[in-house]
Amino acid sequence: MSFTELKREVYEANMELQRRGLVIYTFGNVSQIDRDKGVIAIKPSGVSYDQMKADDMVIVDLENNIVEGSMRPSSDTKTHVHLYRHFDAIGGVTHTHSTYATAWAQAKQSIPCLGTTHADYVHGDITCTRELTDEQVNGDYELETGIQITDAYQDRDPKAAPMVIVAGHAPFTWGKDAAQSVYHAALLEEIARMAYLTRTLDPHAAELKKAVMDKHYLRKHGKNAYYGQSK
Ligand SMILES: O=C(CO)[C@@H](O)[C@@H](O)COP(=O)(O)O
Repeated sequence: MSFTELKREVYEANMELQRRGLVIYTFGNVSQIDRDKGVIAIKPSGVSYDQMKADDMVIVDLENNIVEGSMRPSSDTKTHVHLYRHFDAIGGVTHTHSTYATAWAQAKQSIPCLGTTHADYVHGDITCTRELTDEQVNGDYELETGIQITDAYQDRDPKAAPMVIVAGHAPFTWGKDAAQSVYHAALLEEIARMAYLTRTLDPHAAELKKAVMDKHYLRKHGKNAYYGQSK
């Protein structure tokens, strides 16, 4: 894929964030990797969606060096790059501050699997990461944010839960490409909203029975399904 094509796909995915109501102003960012070329394209930092053009996307290598682009890449670039380096099956990453997912992150609570809507897309809870120490915040903060996420996946397949909420911060999602990572961001927001409403109606609402969770997840993502089928 040429840089022009990569930038176009990443631009379209970023614009979909706005169309889906997942971001306002300059919130959020989407990227996509070209593993053959060893580069990612990512939204420029601080640019509003209304003014952004496909050519504004910034191409960065996996050492976080700018390869092509006249603007600064997103301030979250090191987090994206860390995820690509650790999750070798992913092709796209999305970061938003969508309201309900961010509310769970600010409450520092994982989102429990309360129903089949959640189980259709995520096997198990949507994990809230640990918090960063002051040293980590004052150190390489964006890299530490990536490590926060990958630490939460030490015993977990990132395909089985393509979304996470970072304690005190907001969600990150991923997928086979930028478009699918945005799709997962939209799903996360809806699942987070349902879980919030459920626990508001009944603070003791129980998690879905494991057999039902397995049934729903595996019939879409099991042996006879494939990653990305849901889109
Ligand atoms: O996480 C945050 C802010 O908390 C950032 O994603 C948000 O400000 C967007 O930053 P960029 O414009 O991508 O540098």
